[in-house]
Amino acid sequence: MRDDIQEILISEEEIQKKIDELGAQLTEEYEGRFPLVIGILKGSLPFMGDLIQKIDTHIEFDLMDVSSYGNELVSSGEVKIVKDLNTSVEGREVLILEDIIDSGNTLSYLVKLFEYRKAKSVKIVTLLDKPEGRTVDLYPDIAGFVVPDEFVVGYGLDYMERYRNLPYVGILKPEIYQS
Ligand SMILES: O=P(O)(O)OC[C@H]1O[C@H](OP(=O)(O)OP(=O)(O)O)[C@H](O)[C@@H]1O
Ligand SMILES: Nc1nc2[nH]cnc2c(=O)[nH]1
Repeated sequence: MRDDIQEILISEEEIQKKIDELGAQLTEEYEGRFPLVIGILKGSLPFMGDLIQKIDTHIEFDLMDVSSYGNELVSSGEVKIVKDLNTSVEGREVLILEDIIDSGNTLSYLVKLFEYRKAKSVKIVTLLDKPEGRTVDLYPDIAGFVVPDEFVVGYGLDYMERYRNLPYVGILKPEIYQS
């Protein structure tokens, strides 16, 4: 699988160090507030799994599955709810966990949805931010790493459902997209 990768952008060690830092920051910020931490499937699963263990205060977590890319490299712009939350966000301090913000369509949709559902507050933590991809005005509250305008894979991020299980983030060799 490593043969398919042209360049490792963020190593496993760098990701884990960042998660330790984010965990400490969120512990301080949410101490005593019992936030509802919402992981956006499928991409955020590894990030969420690692990060919640580093938040050293009570949290509740839930998962929502939304998709706007299908098997494409560019967002369709239409966000589909594949699986909704089991928990009501009304009156809750919501913390959305994402693997990447690119066009901003997914998060922009979710922030509006949770506000409409009367969340008390909505904050966004993303592992990766790709500001050059943005087509809507959307800024994360916390971003782990800024990435260039390239299609990245690994640590939750896929190409045709592959590569999500890589422990690092990298750029695929162009021949993988072309074949
Ligand atoms: O800022 P955007 O352009 O909206 O892109 C970000 C979204 O794209 C990816 O999800 P995708 O729709 O590919 O679903 P997946 O997580 O199941 O792979 C990623 O996990 C984010 O949710
Ligand atoms: N795998 C992957 N999914 C994305 N969704 C939005 N941007 C990206 C990206 O760069 N890589």
